[in-house]
Amino acid sequence: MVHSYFFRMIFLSSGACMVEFSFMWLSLCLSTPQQLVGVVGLEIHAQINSSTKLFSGSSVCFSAPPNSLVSFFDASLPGTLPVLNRRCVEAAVMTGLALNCNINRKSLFDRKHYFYADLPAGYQITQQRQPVAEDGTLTYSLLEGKKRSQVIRKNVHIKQIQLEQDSGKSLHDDVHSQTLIDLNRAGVGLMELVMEPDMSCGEEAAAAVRELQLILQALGTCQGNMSEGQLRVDANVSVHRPGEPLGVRTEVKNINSVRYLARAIDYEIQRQIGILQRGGTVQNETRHSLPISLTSAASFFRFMPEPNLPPLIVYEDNASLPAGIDACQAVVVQKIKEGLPELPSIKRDRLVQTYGILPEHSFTLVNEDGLVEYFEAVLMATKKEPRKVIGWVTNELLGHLKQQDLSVSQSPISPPALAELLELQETGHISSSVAKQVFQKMWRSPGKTAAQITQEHDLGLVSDTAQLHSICQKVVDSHPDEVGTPNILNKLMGLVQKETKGRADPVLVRKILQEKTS
Ligand SMILES: Nc1ncnc2c1ncn2[C@@H]1O[C@H](COP(=O)(O)OP(=O)(O)OP(=O)(O)O)[C@@H](O)[C@H]1O
Ligand SMILES: [Mg+2]
Ligand SMILES: [Mg+2]
Repeated sequence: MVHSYFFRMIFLSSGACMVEFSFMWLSLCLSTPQQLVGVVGLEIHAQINSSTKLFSGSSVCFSAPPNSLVSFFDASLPGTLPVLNRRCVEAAVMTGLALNCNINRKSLFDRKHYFYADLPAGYQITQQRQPVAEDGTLTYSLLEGKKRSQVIRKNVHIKQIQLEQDSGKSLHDDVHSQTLIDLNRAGVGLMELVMEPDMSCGEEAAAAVRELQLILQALGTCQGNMSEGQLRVDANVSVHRPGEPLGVRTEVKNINSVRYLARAIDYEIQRQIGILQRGGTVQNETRHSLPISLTSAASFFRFMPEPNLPPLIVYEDNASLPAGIDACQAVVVQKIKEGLPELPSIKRDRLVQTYGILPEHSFTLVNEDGLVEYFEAVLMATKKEPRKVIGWVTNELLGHLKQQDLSVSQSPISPPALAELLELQETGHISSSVAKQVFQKMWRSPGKTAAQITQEHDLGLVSDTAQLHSICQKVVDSHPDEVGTPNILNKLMGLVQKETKGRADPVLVRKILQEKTS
């Protein structure tokens, strides 16, 4: 008997890996010629962003009640036939184009057999012989150096992108010795991206997956939420000495956080190095938390052509459509190419070139959904230089957002409101330290403008010469011994600012203090 069960998994967050990995795993990415080094190849299952499944009209929704989104075809009732979802094909073609793949004008569907309760047909429809896209490249970057300002670009080859169905979900209830099945996910469209073993450590794999995640999100072909299983990674890991043939690989399946991916790979590399150094041999095995261990030998799966689906044909352009085929019903590569959005790497380069910001800032901007748009909206409303605005966006704003676990769209300070604050500083109405105080107060009282807060709390710049003269005199008089010592000016300036709570006009104060101490 099949029981229904809904199981919401809790996984580690997948955020901002670019910032976190560089140093921790750097040592594993480097080697001398005789050392054993890691070799990593990833298979990535990306859930296609479509409202319906790959071969049926059932809806796709992560949090629906168990077994509420299951058509007769999804449950493999006899006599039901697959109907290919054009949206899913378009998504795979678009992803292939963004990753510089060759798009096969004709691709084929196959059955891959395995027996498991969450796969009621006993086989999965996939593309083993001729996938929709092949032979592409993913370019990703590592940030290195003390200030993480050195951008190292790397490539990983994409062997193929294939369309396939997802399985259902099984949950093993040990207490009652039963398996609970939810078929809501059964038949959801996936793109499996198979990468060549071009990476060498967890940090590289994590950076590649993060870049892919950003690309898929920019394309809109996959939402890329790893904690909801929309992006699942199988990591194939081996070790060898450079120049020698690749070693035996093990596979860590179904990894659903970028952070865990890096850790799992580096742990596995170290484990294999340990085995070889002790004189042992690495076994070809699957190391994962799933209850079964599938062998990856192709013969095990008894692949066969899917008899219920004709070859999948895509067309180069409208001119190549055969007579009688409606352009709206066909997948036309040229049309998809024209609709490709700006990809993250292009966006970063544009930000660096247009605004003169540092590469590491362009990574921070692009990593955070909506932050580029926020930054550009602030720039539209202020005359302040982009290089001065960037720190406010990546430090003040992002810092506050992260602290409260908010997204950019939830920021209590809108781009025009921040621009107004920066204008007050730029035009000399408030000092830079006061600007930070005003920012905090704006954060806490949304709706209040920077000017209102400055006025209410009397934070305007003090530039009254007589008033500043008397404050400076007081400060100089209270430090008679130090006048004439090196760096005294900076110290006295600090004391004047303390006296005025950061409101004194720094240019005037410096001038007055110079006169008084010379
Ligand atoms: N020696 C190796 N070390 C590390 N990775 C490897 C090595 N050889 C192959 N790989 C990687 O293993 C993966 C093989 O994936 P592929 O989909 O072709 O087959 P599979 O793992 O046998 O099948 P399945 O899709 O059922 O998991 C690729 O990502 C490839 O880069
Ligand atoms: Mg595979
Ligand atoms: Mg595999």
